[in-house]
Amino acid sequence: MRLIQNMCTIAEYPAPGSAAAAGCLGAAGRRLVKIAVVGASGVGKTALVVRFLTKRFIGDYERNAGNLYTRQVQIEGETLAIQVQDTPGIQIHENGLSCNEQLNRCIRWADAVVIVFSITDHKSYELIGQLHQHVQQLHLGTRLPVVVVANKADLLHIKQVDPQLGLQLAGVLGCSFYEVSVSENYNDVYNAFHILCKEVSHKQQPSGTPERRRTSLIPRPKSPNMQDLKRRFKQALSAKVRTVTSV
Ligand SMILES: Nc1nc2c(ncn2[C@@H]2O[C@H](COP(=O)(O)OP(=O)(O)OP(=O)(O)O)[C@@H](O)[C@H]2O)c(=O)[nH]1
Repeated sequence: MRLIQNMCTIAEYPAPGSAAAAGCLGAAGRRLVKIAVVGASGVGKTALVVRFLTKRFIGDYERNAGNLYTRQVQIEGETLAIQVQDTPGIQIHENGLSCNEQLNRCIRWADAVVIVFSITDHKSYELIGQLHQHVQQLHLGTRLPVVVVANKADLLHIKQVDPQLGLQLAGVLGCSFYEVSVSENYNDVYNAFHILCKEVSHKQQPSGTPERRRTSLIPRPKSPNMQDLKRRFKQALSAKVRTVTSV
C-alpha cells in the first residue's frame, strides 16, 4: 500500500546503468544505501517502511504504487543516506512469481533487499524461497544482502506460520531474520534495516582501502635532490682526478 500522509517521496529512482545508479554517493556526498522492500500483498511492507522512517504506525495506507523514501542513519559513526523503495505486492501464479519490469528494475537498483512475509498468511511465506532466488538471479555474481522479516507478530491468535519456520528458511538461504510487529515495536524494525545498512556499508568499502592506507604510511625512499646529486658527482669526480694525478 502507499502512504497517504506525512511522507516526502521521490518520484523516480535512477535507472540501472545510469551514472546516478552506479554511484554510491547521495546528497551532500554521503554514502548512499539503497534498499528495496518486497513481498506479497498486504504483509505490511508500507507499514514497515513508514515505521522505520517515522517511528510511527499509522495503520491507514492506500494501495502501493511503488514509492521511494529517504532518510539518514548513523552506522558506526558515519552518517549514511538511505533510500528505501516500497514496492507493489507480488502476485503468485500457478507457474510461479509474477514480477513485472518495474519491480525487477527496483530489485536491480537495490544494494540490499528486505523480503517481508506475514505470519498470518502462509502463502506470503511460501513466496520467500522463490523471491530470494529471483533477487539473486537479478544480481548474478554478487551476494546481495537480504533480510527476511516475519511481520504481524502481534497477531498470534490468527497465525498461519510459525516464525521459527521463517528463521530456519532464512538460515538455509543465508539471510538475516527478524520477527517483528510493525504495529507494536519500533526497535525490531529499526534493527532489521540497520543490519542491512551495516552489511552494505561494509561491502561498499573499497577492498583496497585499508591496504592503500597502510602502504601510504610506509615511508617512501627519498628521491635524491639535485644539490645532493651534484655534491656526490663532484666528490666522485675529484676522487677520480686524485687517482689519475697520483699515478
Ligand atoms: N496487526 C498488525 N497489522 C499490521 C501490521 N503491519 C501492517 N499491518 C496492517 O496490515 C495491512 C496491510 O499493510 P500494508 O503496509 O499496507 O501492506 P503492504 O504489504 O504494503 O500491502 P500492498 O500495498 O497491497 O502490497 C494494513 O491494514 C496495516 O495496518 C502489524 O505488525 N500488525
